[in-house]
Amino acid sequence: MASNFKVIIVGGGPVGLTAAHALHQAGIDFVVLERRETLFNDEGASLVVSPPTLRLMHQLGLLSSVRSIGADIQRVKSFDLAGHRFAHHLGIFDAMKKNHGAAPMAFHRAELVEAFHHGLPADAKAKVLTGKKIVDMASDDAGVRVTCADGTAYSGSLILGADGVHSQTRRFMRRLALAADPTADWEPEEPFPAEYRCMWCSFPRPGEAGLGTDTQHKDRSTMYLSGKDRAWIFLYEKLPEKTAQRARYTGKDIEEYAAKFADFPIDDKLYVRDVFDKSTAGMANLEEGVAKHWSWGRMVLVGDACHKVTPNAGRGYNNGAQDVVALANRLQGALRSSADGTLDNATLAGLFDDYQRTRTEAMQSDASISAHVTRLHAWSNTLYYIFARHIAPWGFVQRYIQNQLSAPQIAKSLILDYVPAEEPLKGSVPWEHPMPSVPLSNKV
Ligand SMILES: Cc1cc2nc3c(=O)[nH]c(=O)nc-3n(C[C@H](O)[C@H](O)[C@H](O)COP(=O)(O)OP(=O)(O)OC[C@H]3O[C@@H](n4cnc5c(N)ncnc54)[C@H](O)[C@@H]3O)c2cc1C
Repeated sequence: MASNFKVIIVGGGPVGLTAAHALHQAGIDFVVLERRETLFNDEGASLVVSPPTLRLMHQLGLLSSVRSIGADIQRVKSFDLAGHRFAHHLGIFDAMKKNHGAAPMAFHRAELVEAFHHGLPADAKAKVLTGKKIVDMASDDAGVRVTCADGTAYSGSLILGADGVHSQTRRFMRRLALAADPTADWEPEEPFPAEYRCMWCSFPRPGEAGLGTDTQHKDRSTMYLSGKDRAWIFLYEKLPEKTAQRARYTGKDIEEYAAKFADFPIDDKLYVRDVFDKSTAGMANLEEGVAKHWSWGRMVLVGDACHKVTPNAGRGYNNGAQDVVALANRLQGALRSSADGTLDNATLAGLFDDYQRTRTEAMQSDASISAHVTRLHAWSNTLYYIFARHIAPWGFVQRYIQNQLSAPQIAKSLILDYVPAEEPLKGSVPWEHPMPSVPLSNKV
């Protein structure tokens, strides 16, 4: 049955483009509307991708190309402010490699987004539009309509909000929900408070590839990571008070902030002052939280728009990719059994509730790990200090975390159930969702 269904993806970031690939594989029509003029702004940050996302990339035909631009994380060191190295793990992810067939891989964000775009076939690439800032949205029983700042408008069956932590889709959903029912229990427009902030920048790799370091200190900490050609620093600080107010930092703020960290060591003989590059720097408050509502009407959220974690543990994009899989599987399944290739509001509401329930459960553990890692590095209280400084440095603790805590979660990760592929990652822990081997009617 040919589908009359069209998804409007708001946001051409890593999650929006992952959604474009997943929908393309399902044969579901889509358009990506990205507000920026270019998709590959070199904004400095890295993205560390975990084994479940590497598996998904294999399904999307991207794994071999992205592997050539990434680096496995091999070694992790921890320092204090005086430069004393109190932890050194060579082969830090050996247990994960043994369990799941791969270690986490570090990428330059702009390069990864470019690889996602490059990997789309020409007809799908033509559906990714830039310079399309969404300024209005409507959703009713018949479909959706979005209006862009340049005056153009797009109609479809569903709005998929992949527009990040300050999501306009989330804002419009809230506005429309409250207009329909002023008593609806809806959270504030900016639902995620921040307790920490972070500045990041990138520069040519100064030493070995695949090195991660952290420098821990009370309420202030740094991380360093090296990829294939580039490396990155992340400078974290506890905010004077928790706030849900969106912060916008200027170039001057960034330079003053970086100056406070100039003497932080980032490796045995390397300091923040040696590598800081204001031309690639960005800075933001680190919001944390999981939204209460992930959908309304024919609008649904994925990625940072519906859950935001601190970046220390590298879980943000990886969870956004899992959202895309969970949602795409449900949409593809529902459209396959739809007689006329459409889905009504009631069907979508049931599908969205099921999607949110599944993903919220899975998110809890990663949100908690991310929050703990940030507070461990910032010695946020005595217990965190003792664990970070005296317990975590032991190799058996890292192996325990990977074998006992991470492995069961990673094994549960989702893959597209309509894209047959060879299993690319083989380890000793079986995947709960094996790669589909049969070409199940994979076009709706
Ligand atoms: C310093 C740092 C390091 C990180 N490291 C990692 C890591 O190692 N691993 C990991 O998994 N995660 C990491 N994260 C988190 C990760 O960056 C996010 O989880 C991820 O980028 C979320 O992707 P997204 O597509 O949902 O949102 P975004 O990346 O925010 O993209 C949203 C897109 O929507 C567009 N947009 C916004 N509003 C509109 C509008 N009105 N109209 C049209 N388009 C719009 C934006 O321009 C943007 O392109 C890190 C985050 C930071 C800050």
